[in-house]
Amino acid sequence: MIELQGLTKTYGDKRAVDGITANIRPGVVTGFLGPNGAGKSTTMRLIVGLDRPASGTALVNGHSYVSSRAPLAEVGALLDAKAVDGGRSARNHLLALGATVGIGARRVDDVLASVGLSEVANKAAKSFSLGMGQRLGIAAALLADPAVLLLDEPVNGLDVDGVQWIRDLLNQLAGEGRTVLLSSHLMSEMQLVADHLLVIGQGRILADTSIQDFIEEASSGGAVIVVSPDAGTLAPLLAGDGVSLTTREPGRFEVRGQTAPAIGDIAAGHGLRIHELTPVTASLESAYLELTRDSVEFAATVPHQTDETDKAA
Ligand SMILES: Nc1ncnc2c1ncn2[C@@H]1O[C@H](COP(=O)(O)OP(=O)(O)OP(=O)(O)O)[C@@H](O)[C@H]1O
Repeated sequence: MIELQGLTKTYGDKRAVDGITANIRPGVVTGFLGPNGAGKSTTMRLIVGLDRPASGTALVNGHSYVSSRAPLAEVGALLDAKAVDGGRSARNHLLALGATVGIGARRVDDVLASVGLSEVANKAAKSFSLGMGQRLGIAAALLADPAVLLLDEPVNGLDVDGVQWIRDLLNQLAGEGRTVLLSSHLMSEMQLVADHLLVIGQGRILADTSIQDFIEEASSGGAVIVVSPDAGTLAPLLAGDGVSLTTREPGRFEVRGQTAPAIGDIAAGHGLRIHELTPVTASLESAYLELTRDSVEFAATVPHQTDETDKAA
């Protein structure tokens, strides 16, 4: 369990983390989302004591992590996969880490095998691709079998197999009762792997909810697709205050402002046939974009295309 209470970190005038209060529970994968610069990495650094908060607390298993007697066994963290002595082999890197807590060669070799790096175990880390470096970082996080895992962008650079592997691994680790907090900008991955979401924007919590509730909430008030051979009769019956109808093609239209059950009841009440009645569910990505729209600090715009007239001017 990770407990954040009024956690705040300032850099000069900037409040990178601004009064975050949340519990990150064991047994589930918690996805940590937010736009660039929202404060995710800073929060993770505060949790493991790499930064000091201006105010508030971050407790890991009931105490401050810096006071931990067995830090590697308590929290496995992947915060920067490049934070490795590039001249060292993967195996020596893990052996050196393990030596600080009495972990020997057998466990190191097991962990290397579990992340798929056995064959390159004796190669220098600087020769590793981005994905191999991520795997080594994950191996380091798992080395002492910690109860809490903090993974900052673990999927970054992994190939399709690697993504599938980490998805299964995280589910397994959470299933074993561990606390798993991971950040990622890949919404499709997050939707598949996370059970719970913590969304922040400009250092503040925007949502702390199950992924299911997050998507359902974003979908409510959404559209319902109706396919009916009796569309011409049904559509006028659905019209009313706050209801909008958009015809997509003959016999197929979209309704906003009426729920699928209400549309079904109206059709049944008039003996009209319905071939399809589908509420349009928001994706995690669309729900996230909607929530964070006002918190995006570094918004880019697509430059408008120069047409011939502009060029001539
Ligand atoms: N060491 C530092 N010195 C000054 N400002 C910092 C420092 N570290 C982070 N910041 C600022 O704090 C804010 C939060 O940064 P942080 O890296 O935590 O965001 P993030 O959510 O992890 O972003 P990203 O998704 O881009 O990795 C940003 O405005 C950043 O510029």
